[in-house]
Amino acid sequence: MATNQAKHLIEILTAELKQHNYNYYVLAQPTINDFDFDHKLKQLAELEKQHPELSDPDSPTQKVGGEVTKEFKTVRHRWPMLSLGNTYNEQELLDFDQRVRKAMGDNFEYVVELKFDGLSMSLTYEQGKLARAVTRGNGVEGDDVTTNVRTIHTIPKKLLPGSNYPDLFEIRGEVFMHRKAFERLNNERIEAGEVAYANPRNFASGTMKLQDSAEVARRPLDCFLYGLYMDKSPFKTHWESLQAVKSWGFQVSEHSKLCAGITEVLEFIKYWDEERFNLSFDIDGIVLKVNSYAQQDELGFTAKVPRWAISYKFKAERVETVLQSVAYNVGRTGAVTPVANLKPVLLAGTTVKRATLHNANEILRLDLHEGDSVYVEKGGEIIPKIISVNPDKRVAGAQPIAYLTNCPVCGTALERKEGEAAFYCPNDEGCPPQIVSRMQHFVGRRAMDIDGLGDETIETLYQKGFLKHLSDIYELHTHANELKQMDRFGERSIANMLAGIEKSKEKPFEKVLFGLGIRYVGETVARKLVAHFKTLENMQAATVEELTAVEEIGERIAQSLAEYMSGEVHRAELQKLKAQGLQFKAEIKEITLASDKLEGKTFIISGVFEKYSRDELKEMIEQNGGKILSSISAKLNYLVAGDNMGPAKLEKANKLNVPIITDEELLKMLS
Ligand SMILES: NC(=O)c1ccc[n+]([C@@H]2O[C@H](COP(=O)([O-])OP(=O)(O)OC[C@H]3O[C@@H](n4cnc5c(N)ncnc54)[C@H](O)[C@@H]3O)[C@@H](O)[C@H]2O)c1
Ligand SMILES: [Zn+2]
Repeated sequence: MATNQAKHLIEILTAELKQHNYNYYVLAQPTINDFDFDHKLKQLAELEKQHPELSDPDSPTQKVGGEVTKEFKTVRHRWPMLSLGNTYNEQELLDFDQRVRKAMGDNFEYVVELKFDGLSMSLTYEQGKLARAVTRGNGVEGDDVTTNVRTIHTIPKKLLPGSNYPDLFEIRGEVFMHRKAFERLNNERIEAGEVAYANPRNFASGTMKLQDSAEVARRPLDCFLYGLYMDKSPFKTHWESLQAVKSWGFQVSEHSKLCAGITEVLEFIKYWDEERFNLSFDIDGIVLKVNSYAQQDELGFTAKVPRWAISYKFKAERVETVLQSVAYNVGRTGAVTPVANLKPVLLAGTTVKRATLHNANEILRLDLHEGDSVYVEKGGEIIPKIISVNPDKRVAGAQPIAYLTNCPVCGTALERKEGEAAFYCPNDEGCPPQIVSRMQHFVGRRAMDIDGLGDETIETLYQKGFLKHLSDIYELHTHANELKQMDRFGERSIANMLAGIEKSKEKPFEKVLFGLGIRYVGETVARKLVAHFKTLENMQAATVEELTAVEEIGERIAQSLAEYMSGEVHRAELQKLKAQGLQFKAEIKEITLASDKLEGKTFIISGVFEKYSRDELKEMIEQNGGKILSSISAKLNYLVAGDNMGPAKLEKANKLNVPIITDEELLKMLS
């Protein structure tokens, strides 16, 4: 290829790969799959090899793909955090083994490990205590996410006493989310109308970037450790160090294995290629590492990867089958989601009959036609995805799949909001699946948690005309005699249900608010809103601007809430629920032992705190007679500072000599 042609191609590939790196590492929302990404990267490496005159130290082939962000403190790694070379077939692995053999002779061992699909984390321990947790970032510098990492239960904050750990060391591992947790949390997001994550890796990675560690704590993450770094290690091999860190209290995967040679490695791969589906978390391959530290040192590194380790990546299993029809579900918020019904086919050990299509855009992207032959893959989700269509097998004259224009249940014309992917059935007060699932949501465990009123009962009571609005639930007691006539209810179960309903009136305002099922108002948002506004009346009176001023409430949530609160049917319904005795006022929390201890003192709260949200701290201060100011001035008495506070604020406070205190010091002032 001529140099100018190669140059052009290199530029295109570079720009494209940089964008994909950004989507993957920074946004945690990649737009192509790993296999295709790696293929492009190899293409670029090949071109650069043929044209060394065009080599660029800034090329994606030369650098770790991530970045540091502005939201966290940047920390330089003591030992660079590199990537791993990857292979997709046995031959490339044998080539790697040959290279090692050439340099080392025949006398070496491998450790093989699962390649956990999450994000890598560097943990530093000082005197047995977790001092710092830093992301890989660009490999040289990363984000200080210590507060977030502290919420992970399996990462020890303190090591086992007497376990002989060194005074200072760094340990690296992979932070990830179990598939079950992913599905539960992702479904909550979908229900609340938030953007769903494609797989557990993206969810874990997106979670680590949050500023609110209380929210991080609500999303269960886990971590396996796989690499010890220290000056003058007392260990001679990687394997030895893994056994040692286990005894200090770290979680090390039980599936790592010491192998005498490449044959055993290949057996390990073959085993896990199938067995991986039985794990509770995703792995995307296996990693093999030369065991001896001395040999690792001898082999060394390239700019981007160690020469003593490599990964073998599993290809996502893909099958071809036929699209039989597209069905549409109407959810609680009226969102209509298309689902593909497929000719049943075996994929990764299970029979697949359906695949998600997400929304109308996805149908367009696939250019899906009736009876198309489609490629289906299983990613992190249990429900598989259609990756693409096989155009060669399209039936002549097949019609493109036309999206519904009307609700498949109630017939109302569907609507789509500007900038949103989903179509909605706007008939929220009359569309049966919306009414039923809204009520099921309301009585569900995470909202009003009403015993004795399950999903099926709701369905039946709706069919029989007893339930249409949420407030009807609290009128059921007036129908007790009629209910007894229905054959599915016994006297005991009715009494049980009515008692459960009565008891639910004690549920706090935030549960009620979440239970209403307002679009985008999930559990966290409900909690924040209640902490800020305290009463339903305040919330109803708030303008969109006032709503967006609340911590973590964006335009989209504010619009949706304001719209809900101004709806006439909703207002009447809320009035009824209030009259029926439900809670629409914030509870006074126990920690806020109201006093006048802070009388006359002024405060500003900034940064993120491990135990409290800013609103909670604000409440504590106000409950004890203190006042919150809006900007730093010489009049300010205290700046309560958490992690990741803006440097400008800090500088100003220092300049004006304002005392800077921690949340703990604030609590001491109250005790
Ligand atoms: N689809 C996209 O848009 C896109 C974009 C960028 C990168 N990627 C993918 O990401 C990968 C490159 O990313 P990378 O640089 O993070 O490398 P990598 O994921 O291929 O390998 C390195 C990482 O593996 C992890 N790891 C898991 N288990 C391990 C173990 N037992 N021992 C050591 N490390 C372990 C570590 O986090 C380490 O940083 C490629 O496979 C690429 O396909 C995809
Ligand atoms: Zn409808």
